[in-house]
Amino acid sequence: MKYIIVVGDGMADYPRPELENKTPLQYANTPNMDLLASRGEVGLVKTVPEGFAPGSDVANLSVMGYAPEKYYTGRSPLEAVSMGVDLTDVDVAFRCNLVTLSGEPDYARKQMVDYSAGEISSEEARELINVIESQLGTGDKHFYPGISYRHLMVWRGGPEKTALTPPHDISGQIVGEYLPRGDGSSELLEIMQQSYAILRNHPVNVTRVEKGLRPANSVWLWGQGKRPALPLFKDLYRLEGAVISAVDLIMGIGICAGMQVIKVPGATGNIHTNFKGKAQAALQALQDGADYVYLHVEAPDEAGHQGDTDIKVRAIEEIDRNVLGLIMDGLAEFADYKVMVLPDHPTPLSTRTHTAEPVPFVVSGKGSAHSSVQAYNEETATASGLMIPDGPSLMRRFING
Ligand SMILES: O=C(O)[C@@H](CO)OP(=O)(O)O
Repeated sequence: MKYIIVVGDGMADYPRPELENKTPLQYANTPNMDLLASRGEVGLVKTVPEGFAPGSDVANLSVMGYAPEKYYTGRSPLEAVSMGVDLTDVDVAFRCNLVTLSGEPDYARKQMVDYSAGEISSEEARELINVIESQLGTGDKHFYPGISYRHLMVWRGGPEKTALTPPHDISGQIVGEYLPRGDGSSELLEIMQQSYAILRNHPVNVTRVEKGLRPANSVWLWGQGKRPALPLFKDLYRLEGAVISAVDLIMGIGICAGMQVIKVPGATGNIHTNFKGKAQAALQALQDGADYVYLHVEAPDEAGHQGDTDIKVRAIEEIDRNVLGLIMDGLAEFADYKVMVLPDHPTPLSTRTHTAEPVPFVVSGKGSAHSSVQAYNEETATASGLMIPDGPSLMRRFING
């Protein structure tokens, strides 16, 4: 038996006036998701436990079968694992975004213009993070370049409980109310402020501005935590699994879970990603002996954060045609299989950030129940009346029947 889960990060949403009052999932042309729904079971699953912020870290842990209440230690340490940075017991890892802030002289009065610094390239970002390391790195604090705008700071003996805000939660807002608070906050703020002075006129940014691109003029620290420890996926669920994603968060969870991490050329974490390549890599992994693949696509989430309806609809259609379509064709060569499609959390276009509402899922394949619906979306999933209380319960139901 082979299992594939396709996650469209942040795919769930609310009805939109510009989409004939439909959600992007309802509006998009998704014949493959709808075919799965007509043959299988749809329902809702709660991926964000009470009391947790609806981050992709929490929600993906849950969907991957790991109760956040038990295993969550923060987002950045999971990314550190994927980046190959070993954390000791006393290290605290912080997500270090490269962001675009507006030009007001007082840091607190600046606006969060872009949490992604115009989706800066990894090459440009590496140069900037290396400068930050050379000027702000110390014996106990180090900066490591990652992918695009997503980087890492490790602080030996650093604070874990500081109140820090994800920059994608405050797009367009004045940052003053969202600066670090509590334990260690003055040092963290100092780093952010100093980074602005260092990065503002860096040649990489001068060139970006000349090209009409957004400068990566500050680092923004958030998502901190200590080294995670997850039981192996095969010990929990008796399957050899593989993970496919463009982002370090998901690859980090995969590594911690002892799953194979497959890197796909051209996987970018946005709408320009290699959708077909991900599907082909998933099928290849199953042919090569994996029992289970977790295939994650970041593009709809990015479109949600950017408030871009057209790109969100396009991302969903790409997932349907170029990921799911290929997977459904390829799975036909296996005797028995099961497919699930779902988002980790909603990233509504109206809020431009995540919400904690339950998300729609569809499961089809050997042994799946039948919901007798013709489409996969928020409305059909709600109407089904099926509510799974958490990700691990859904994983057990998916695997065991
Ligand atoms: O990686 C990130 O910084 C965020 C925003 O893109 O991702 P997500 O919304 O999936 O948490």
